Amino acid sequence: MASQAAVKEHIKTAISKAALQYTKPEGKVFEYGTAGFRMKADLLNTVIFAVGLLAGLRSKKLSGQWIGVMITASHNPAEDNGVKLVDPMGEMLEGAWEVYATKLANAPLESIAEVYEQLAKEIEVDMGNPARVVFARDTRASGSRLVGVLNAALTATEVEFIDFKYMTTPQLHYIVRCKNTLGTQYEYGEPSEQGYYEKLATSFKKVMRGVKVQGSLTVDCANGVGGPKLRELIKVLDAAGGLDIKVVNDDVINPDALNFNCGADYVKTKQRAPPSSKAGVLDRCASLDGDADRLVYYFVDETNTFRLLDGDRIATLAASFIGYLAQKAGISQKLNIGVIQTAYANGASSDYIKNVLKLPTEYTRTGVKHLHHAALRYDVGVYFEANGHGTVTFSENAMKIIRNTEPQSPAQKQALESLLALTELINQAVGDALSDMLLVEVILAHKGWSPKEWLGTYTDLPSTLDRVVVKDRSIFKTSDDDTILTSPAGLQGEIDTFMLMFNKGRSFARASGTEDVVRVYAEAATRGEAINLSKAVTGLVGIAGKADAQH
Ligand SMILES: CC(=O)N[C@H]1[C@@H](OP(=O)(O)O)O[C@H](CO)[C@@H](O)[C@@H]1O
Ligand SMILES: [Mg+2]
Repeated sequence: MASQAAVKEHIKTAISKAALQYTKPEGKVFEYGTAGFRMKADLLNTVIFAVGLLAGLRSKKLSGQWIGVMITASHNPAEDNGVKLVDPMGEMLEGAWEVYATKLANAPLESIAEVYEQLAKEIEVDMGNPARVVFARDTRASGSRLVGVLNAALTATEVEFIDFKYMTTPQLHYIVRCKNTLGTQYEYGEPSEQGYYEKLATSFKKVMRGVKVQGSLTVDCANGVGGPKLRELIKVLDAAGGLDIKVVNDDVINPDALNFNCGADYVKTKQRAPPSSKAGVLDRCASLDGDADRLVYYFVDETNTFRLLDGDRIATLAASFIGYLAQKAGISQKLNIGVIQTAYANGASSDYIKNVLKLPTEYTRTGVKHLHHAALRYDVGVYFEANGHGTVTFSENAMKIIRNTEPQSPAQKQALESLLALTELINQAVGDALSDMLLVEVILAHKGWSPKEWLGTYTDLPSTLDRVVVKDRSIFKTSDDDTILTSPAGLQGEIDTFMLMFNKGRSFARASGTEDVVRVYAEAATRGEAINLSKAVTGLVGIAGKADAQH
């Protein structure tokens, strides 16, 4: 092992001095969860400070590669905030480091410099390496204070950093990947916000060759950072041939408006359009979440019924289109395409993937990092959570095949070019609502579909998603795919008995990784049955958790 420079004394002094400006909330234990740290914004100072320290260590450990820090609480209420780290290829922080993040965040401020030093030794970080960090935040009012804290940690540890101000989460992931691939054969793009828009617009124009988007798209931006960023994207898209987009819910001035009665999470969980929606019958609508990494579509049909096109629908649409292009390009035998879902995927979507698209499906635990890793095992990995968070990954092998296949006809040539442009349009680093939105628009234009035809591909089983407040959610432990409770003992058997009582009944309970609740999912052949199954299972969970079930 190479000799490692130690933490310098003056850095330790600077860390202690900077840390002591803040106060640790009493009795609070922090944990780096599915989506980083997330909580009421006024509790976050010391957590952000710890994350700043860790970001520098992570960069040093990886020989000075750029690491990202995103300050956001996504779809949570406006008074919350949070922070997550981004690894060099724009992926989520490596699992083992989540433990270090948790350790530093819980260290007493008086000894944080020592804990930092011990950690650097334990992880074998060469402190002589450079450290580089980029960061950004969403539009939450608490963001500027938290950026100040992050700045203090990075300054104390002499880390080189760039503040990208307001960005969507996927934009920051894009920047990180661009920064680390600049000048290499894997160059991902120009590491700037403008570079991001131009990459999207250029590839969009290429895939749109010969087809036209029908009608307009109304995009609800959850009154978050996606609003101003979508407006910037539209400017660049206009120059590239355009798309008729109506931006709504883009109020980033009123601090309470964020995610309030709007946004992707609201639409998905309430299964309704935002109350402010003025969309007419069959109008194409979409909603982003607070940091613009989730996307759902919807419309109102001729009978005035709300129709949701969620992450499962985007996954099936994308998989079918890529499969079609691969066939047209004559490379379908060489590419293995897989679709990754979680247990929250509607059963009808999984049946459609297996029986109609004839593609392999795989299930992982909840949380996009699990889906992302599984997707990387395929040449083309399509992954989406039902809530609209996901993307498509292309392996190096897939890129080689797409690039190196010699077309034998103009149609084959065009299919290969379209596939190549798709690999650029899709943000392969992470699920990205703006990129996913362009992907959906492209596919609908190619198929000549309105949302009605898209909905017609299969019929969702009616489903419900409920939350149960329990005394201690940690007693609810599940199997690897989230669907079977291994603890409390006996509970799964009771759930199974109820499932059998309903036609196409499927239900499971798991402890949330982001909220202090147990989630209960249920689906069945009819809405009434799904609701009754959910009532039965929430009741069982409530009794097991010695708390009342809450809807
Ligand atoms: C049912 C559901 O939508 N769960 C969400 C939610 O996780 P929970 O662990 O269920 O709280 O937040 C995660 C982070 O955003 C997201 O990855 C996940 O899909
Ligand atoms: Mg989000």
